[in-house]
Amino acid sequence: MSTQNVFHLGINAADIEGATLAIIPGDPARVERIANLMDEPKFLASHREYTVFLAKLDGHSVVVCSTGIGGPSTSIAVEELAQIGVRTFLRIGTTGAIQPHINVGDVIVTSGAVRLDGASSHFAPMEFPAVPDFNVATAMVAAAKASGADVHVGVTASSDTFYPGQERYDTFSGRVVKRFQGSMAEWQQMGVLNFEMESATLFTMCASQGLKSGCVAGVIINRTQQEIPDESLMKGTEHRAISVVVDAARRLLTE
Ligand SMILES: O=P(O)(O)O[C@H]1O[C@H](CO)[C@@H](O)[C@H]1O
Ligand SMILES: O=c1cc[nH]c(=O)[nH]1
Repeated sequence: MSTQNVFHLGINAADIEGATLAIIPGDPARVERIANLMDEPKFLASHREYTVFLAKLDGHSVVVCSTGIGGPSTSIAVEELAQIGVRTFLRIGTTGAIQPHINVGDVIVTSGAVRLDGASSHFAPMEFPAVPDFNVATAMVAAAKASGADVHVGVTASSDTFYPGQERYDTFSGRVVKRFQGSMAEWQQMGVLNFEMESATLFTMCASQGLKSGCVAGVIINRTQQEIPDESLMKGTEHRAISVVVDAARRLLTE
């Protein structure tokens, strides 16, 4: 078992005690909260946007590692975790819904991602689909339904940028490059459920390299109604999505 640390995460194969599954939130502050829902949570390392804990779930080791925001940093976390033995990656994020029937507090499981990122094309050409592993997505849907949340399963637009790529005009310049003007309406017409920023890279790099991944997210805003989320609703939503991803991990480890 190698004790040589990987480049960025500051951990090695021995540290993760045989874990083959990782839960990967974007936000480093979410890592400890996730680990605390499992047994024996243990801090491993914190460098840049990457905070890493190890915990046990029904006796299985599980890594919890933040990815930071966006595809490039996500690709580093996933690559380095794969180097030390992780094969299944469960992303838990927050998200902005773009369909009017989706409410703040609902849970979205992504069945495919629109590749509005750059990093995914470093792993596979644009013709390659950004799709989750079927079993991972199924476990996430089952866990989300069991939580009592309203669950939506569908396509997510996964953008490199939070502002222009998600067609936000409440910015410093108020300007959105032509490519994205009207894009939100188009995604809505195509039935796309939501915006987030990592699933396109995660799914493409995993599906094209024999790794498994999925993405579940708590809805913190509905873009058809507002642009700034309500802080108090955000906390409850994040907690629900965290419980769902831990339950999905349990289902996958014990199936
Ligand atoms: O809450 P996380 O997991 O960071 O996910 C979402 O929140 C960030 C943007 O605010 C992006 O990372 C987006 O994908
Ligand atoms: O609107 C949103 C909310 C969370 N995360 C995103 O990427 N977009």
